[in-house]
Amino acid sequence: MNRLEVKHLKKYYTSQKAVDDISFSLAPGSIFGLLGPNGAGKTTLLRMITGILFPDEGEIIFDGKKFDPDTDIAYIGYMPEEKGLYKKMQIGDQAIYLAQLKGLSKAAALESVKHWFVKFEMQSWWNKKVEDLSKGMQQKLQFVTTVLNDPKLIILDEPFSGLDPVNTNLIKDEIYKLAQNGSSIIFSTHRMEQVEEICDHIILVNKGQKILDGTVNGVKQQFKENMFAIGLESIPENISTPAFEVISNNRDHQLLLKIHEGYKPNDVLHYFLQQQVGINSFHEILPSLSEIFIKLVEGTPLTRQFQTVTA
Ligand SMILES: Nc1ncnc2c1ncn2[C@@H]1O[C@H](COP(=O)(O)OP(=O)(O)OP(=O)(O)O)[C@@H](O)[C@H]1O
Repeated sequence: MNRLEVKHLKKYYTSQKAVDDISFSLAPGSIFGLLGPNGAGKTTLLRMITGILFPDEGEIIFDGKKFDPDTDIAYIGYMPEEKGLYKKMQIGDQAIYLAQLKGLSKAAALESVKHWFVKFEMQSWWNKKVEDLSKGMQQKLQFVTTVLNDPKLIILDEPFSGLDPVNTNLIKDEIYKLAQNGSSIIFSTHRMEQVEEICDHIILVNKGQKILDGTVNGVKQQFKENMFAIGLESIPENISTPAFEVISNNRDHQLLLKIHEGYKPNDVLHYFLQQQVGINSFHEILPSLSEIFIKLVEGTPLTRQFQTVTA
């Protein structure tokens, strides 16, 4: 059974189709990347999944049942991009309060907060106020308050913004552990290299519509362009063959090749062996998610506007 199913979701503002018929599903334990350019509709979509906004049309199924924000919100952890912590409240009390809001008893909330504060070495923050923390420290606290009640669905909007590499790794490792324990994670970011590293599945949204849906590897395979890198002992002066073309000649005797339609990687190896050139390495170059993203969304207008009818 899927953890979440989003079916034909729509949210229209006066002049914008912010979310325009989006469907996808999310399995338990999956780390799911929600990608899209600025204004694509990601935040609007996440706000519907977290019960902050009601959809105009469509359906959300959470754990096999129609999503009920009043009760299901206790099983969802949402870390929005704009942080929602009380600046003046003491950090320990605030974390306990937020855990209780998610349905934990006072004792369970205290136990969970202590567990996470020890794990993330935050014990000395207990009596401080949020306004006394740096941006990165606030980000770390926000992550902890998002996962305190062990949610089934965790939604993280730019969770690493402002974090140093050590704290980024700390949170990354926790995301993997939470997923291994069955939580489903939706991860929204503009940092494509983080998506490649962390997510198993992605959807790409543009102008309110889903334009790509698949596993990270599946999407890369779908957009591959028969590019290969080959390391040679020496580069022959003239390379002429119908099997491939040389795209670039990198340092360290590495060539980037594009194999032509109808030819195979073996034809490349065969060519250089025939030329009696030693081959040190040979591997396929798949496009990065960043390249795929740019290819699909570049040049498209920022938002999907209603057509204005002129008399
Ligand atoms: N309350 C609102 N009223 C009217 N239009 C809105 C409202 N909120 C968002 N929009 C519009 O809906 C579209 C989608 O916005 P949304 O915030 O969901 O995009 P996003 O993908 O989260 O963008 P970003 O990556 O910049 O955060 C945009 O065109 C935005 O201007």
